[in-house]
Amino acid sequence: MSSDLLPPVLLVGCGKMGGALLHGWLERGLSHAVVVEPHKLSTEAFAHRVEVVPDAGAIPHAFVPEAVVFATKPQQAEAVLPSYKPFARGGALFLSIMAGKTISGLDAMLDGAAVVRAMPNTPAAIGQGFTVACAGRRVTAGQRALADRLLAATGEVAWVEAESLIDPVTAVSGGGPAYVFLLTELLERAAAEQGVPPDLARRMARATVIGSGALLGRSAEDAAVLRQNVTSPKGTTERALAVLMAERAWPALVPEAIDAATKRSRELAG
Ligand SMILES: NC(=O)C1=CN([C@@H]2O[C@H](COP(=O)(O)OP(=O)(O)OC[C@H]3O[C@@H](n4cnc5c(N)ncnc54)[C@H](O)[C@@H]3O)[C@@H](O)[C@H]2O)C=CC1
Ligand SMILES: O=C(O)[C@@H]1CCC=N1
Repeated sequence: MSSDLLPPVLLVGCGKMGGALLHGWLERGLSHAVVVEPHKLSTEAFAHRVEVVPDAGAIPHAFVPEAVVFATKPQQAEAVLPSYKPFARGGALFLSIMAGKTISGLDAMLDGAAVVRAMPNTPAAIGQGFTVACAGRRVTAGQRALADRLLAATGEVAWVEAESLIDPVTAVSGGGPAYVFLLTELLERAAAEQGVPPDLARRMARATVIGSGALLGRSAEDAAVLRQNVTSPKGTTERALAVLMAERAWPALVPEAIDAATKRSRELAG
């Protein structure tokens, strides 16, 4: 077995985000994974590359994961987590990606285990994710390095000391892909409303978002400069931006949306 492979992982919940992480790990090279997932996996390819079991009781006794990753809904945490307490005895790290669920709350459900709370996003599936993580006080340097390795296998990772930052992180980078996809949908719809044939509207909207993201990724310029580069004085973009950047439009709506999501993350703690 190559030492480059990621260590054995037990993934609890393989829906959209758990599936995205698993996809990223498999692409990167994973030694062994067991997935606890009561429903049929949406991506058939996984089923041939990992061991899927319907509940904690069906995990093979010989399987010793180095990390147990919780990717079920936050509302299910209390019902699901306690079954995994025994893995703490083997020194496993518990890594939660559940929105809102605090380290102290997770600690209580797991009887004081080593917990890392992280907030990834779905581009993790193609190695282009962004995760912000926070380590609980029982996490050893080795366990933190393991969490970093797993998360870095799916994209960029940042660590914060203040756990409270994970709530706005959830709102911005956790949910962020949804806002970009919404913009894509709206551009496509607006183009079609202007008479652009639906196929072309779809291609145009997608290519514009993909190309802009790639340009942003390769450029050292601020986003504001890249925006200004498109905006000719007295031109067409200027007219559109006058609508979008009006006081009550995006400059008010984006912070309001992020505030609503941040508050929801805090509510989910309870
Ligand atoms: N979807 C996203 O972009 C992101 C989601 N998250 C977090 O990831 C978690 C999962 O979210 P999604 O993947 O969107 O939801 P999802 O509903 O797609 O996935 C949850 C999965 O858990 C499974 N499940 C239900 N009961 C279970 C049990 N007892 N044991 C094991 N698995 C069980 C479900 O069958 C489902 O496949 C949430 O806590 C969410 O806050 C975090 C970052 C981004
Ligand atoms: O919407 C949610 O609650 C999760 C957390 C961030 C993205 N999806």
